[in-house]
Amino acid sequence: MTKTLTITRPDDWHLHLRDGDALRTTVAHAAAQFARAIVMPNLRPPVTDVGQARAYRQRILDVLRAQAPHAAFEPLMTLYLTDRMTAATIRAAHAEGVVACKLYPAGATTNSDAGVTAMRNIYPVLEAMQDVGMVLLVHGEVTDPNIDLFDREAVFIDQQLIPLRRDFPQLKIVMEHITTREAAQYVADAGQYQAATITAHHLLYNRNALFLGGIRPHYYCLPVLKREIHRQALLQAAASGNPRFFLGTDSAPHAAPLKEAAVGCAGCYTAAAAIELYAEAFEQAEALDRLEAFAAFHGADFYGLPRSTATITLEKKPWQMPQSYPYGQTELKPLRAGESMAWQIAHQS
Ligand SMILES: NC(=O)N[C@@H](CC(=O)O)C(=O)O
Ligand SMILES: [Zn+2]
Ligand SMILES: [Zn+2]
Repeated sequence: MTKTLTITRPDDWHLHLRDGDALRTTVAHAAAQFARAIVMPNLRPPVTDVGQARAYRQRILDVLRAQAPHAAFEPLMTLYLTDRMTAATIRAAHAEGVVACKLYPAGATTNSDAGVTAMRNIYPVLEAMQDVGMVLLVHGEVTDPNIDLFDREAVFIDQQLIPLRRDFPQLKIVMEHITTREAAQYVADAGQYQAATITAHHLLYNRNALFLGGIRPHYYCLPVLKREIHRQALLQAAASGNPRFFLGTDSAPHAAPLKEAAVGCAGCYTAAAAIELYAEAFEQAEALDRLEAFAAFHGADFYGLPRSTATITLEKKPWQMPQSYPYGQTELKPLRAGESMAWQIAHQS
């Protein structure tokens, strides 16, 4: 008998869809898995105002309609915070249905050069967000080159997040793609307005994966994979049932030649089989019964959105991840390319 698991259709609370031709690949994958996704705004140029967010959402929906006219996937839009963001834009965005804003410390990650250079610069904006109940999403790493790369998340918590939380006690903050025991601990202790997303790759891999038999660019993302003790802490947090931890793939596609390069881009592509990877992680933690809440309830509850009502069924049946997917004029290599996967989404009969 094949083992099966039926759960409420999950949501992805941190996803990169990119733009243009890339959408044909990324939107199809996301819509096959998720009811909704928080769409990251780190395009070039970044999505910094309501008009851009509205136009980007329409481009996503146009691709979706062309591919799958009846698909029920809903992109949830976000704005990219810069030093020049205004409280007026926040209020306009909120009125338009933008649910969150993303804080990239300038220089911290892919397309973050237009990001915020000092937290003080956006205090009026954060005040407005707290006021209207908009969620602040944070790439939580310091950018100081003197801080060891593996310590940048933990230092960010001490230097930036703790003071921010003190100054905005009721601002909903999601610490994105947490990678350390320190972050899991901080979030668990920080009260009802603080949450975190956890990726599938940080639940399944430690930093050894980056160097297995040679350098492996498709396992390189930011924040970078950490030691096994941190992976264990993340698994424990995800499987704990604590509603302030939820699913965010951070699926971040880059054309294969840009990753397989002397200076390779950061980002792992997992959206083609994300829930299958999470199922593997939760099975490893002996917590498959907690996957549904992590994947479909906690995020919606934190954002104050209704839970989705559709379901998906997963089957424990091995299959092989494709070597690559078409991606505009080039190709995209998913995490696990060519390797075995334990779970699959059952096709509706
Ligand atoms: N996670 C990554 O390594 N990369 C993301 C940016 C981000 O989420 O930090 C990307 O946009 O490529
Ligand atoms: Zn990030
Ligand atoms: Zn991301």
